[in-house]
Amino acid sequence: MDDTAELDPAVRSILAAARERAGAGGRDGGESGGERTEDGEPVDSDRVAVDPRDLRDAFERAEADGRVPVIAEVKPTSPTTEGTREDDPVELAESMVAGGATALSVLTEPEHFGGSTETLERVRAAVDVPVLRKDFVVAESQLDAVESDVVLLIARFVGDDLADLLAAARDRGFQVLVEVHDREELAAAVDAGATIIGVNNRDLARLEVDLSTVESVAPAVPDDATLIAESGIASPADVRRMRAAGADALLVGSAIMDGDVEANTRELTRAETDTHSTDDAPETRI
Ligand SMILES: O=C(O)c1ccccc1NCC(=O)[C@H](O)[C@H](O)COP(=O)(O)O
Repeated sequence: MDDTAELDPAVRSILAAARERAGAGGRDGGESGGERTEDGEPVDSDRVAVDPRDLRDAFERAEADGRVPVIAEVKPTSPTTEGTREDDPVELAESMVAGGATALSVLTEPEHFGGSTETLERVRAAVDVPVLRKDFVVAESQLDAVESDVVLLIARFVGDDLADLLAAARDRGFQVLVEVHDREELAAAVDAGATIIGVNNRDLARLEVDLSTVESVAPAVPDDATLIAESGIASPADVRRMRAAGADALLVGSAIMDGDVEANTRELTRAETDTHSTDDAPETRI
C-alpha cells in the first residue's frame, strides 16, 4: 500500500525498514537470505515448514482452566515506550507462562522494537505454548526468516496482497493472525479468508490507543472467527471490558512488560476469577 504519508513517522520508518529487509531476502538484520532462484525466490530448502502448536486449542485449555486467554508479548521496547527492557527474553517468556499466559508474542522487528529472529527461536525452544511472530511482514520472502506457530499480517500494510500472503503463510504451516483496525479492513480480512482476527486498539496512523475500537468492530466479526483484542489493555477492568465486547483472547505487551512480568500476567489472566483483583493498571501498583 502506498498510504505512508498519512502514517506517524515512527510507523513510516518501521515500514521502510520492513521493506528493506524484504528486499534483502526477508532475513532479520538484512542478511543475504540464502540460496535463491533466478527470479529471486528462495529455493525450496529455504522455505520454512512449520508444525504449529494450535492456538485455538490453547485458548480452549485456558478457558477450561479458568484463565482468560492472554497472548503475552515479549516487547523490549517500542516507539511508544520509554527505555529498553534488557532482561533475558527467555526468562521474561518463562515468567509470562508461569503467570498463566496462554501464548506468547515475540517481536522480531530489530530496529524499533529490539526484537530478533534469534530471540524468537530461543523463546519457542524454551516454552510449550504457541508463539506468535510479531513483525511487519510485507513480502512472502519474510515468512521464511524463522519458524513460529503464528504469524501476523497487518491488513493496512499488506493491502491487496493479503489473500496471497495468507495462502503463502498457510502453505508453510503457519496459523495467521490478521490484524485490522476498522470495519473496512475487517471486511477485507474476511474476504481474504482470515479466521483468526486481531482488532488493534492502537491506530497505527497516529499511534493513539482507544479501547472502544474493539467494541465498535467486534460486532461485525463473523461468529466462527477467533477474535483477539490487541493493545492498550492495562488492567483487569480492561480485560473484562474487552471480553464483554466479544474478545476470545487478548494480546498484551506494555502492561505486562512494565514491572513484575509474572505478577502482571497473573493479574490479567485471572481478571474473571479473582474478585479481589485491583482494577489499577499494573504500573500504578506497588
Ligand atoms: O506499541 C507500539 O509502540 C507500536 C508502535 C508502532 C507500531 C506498532 C506498535 N505496536 C504493535 C502492537 O500491536 C503492540 O505491540 C501489541 O498489540 C501490544 O500492545 P500493548 O499492550 O499496548 O503494548
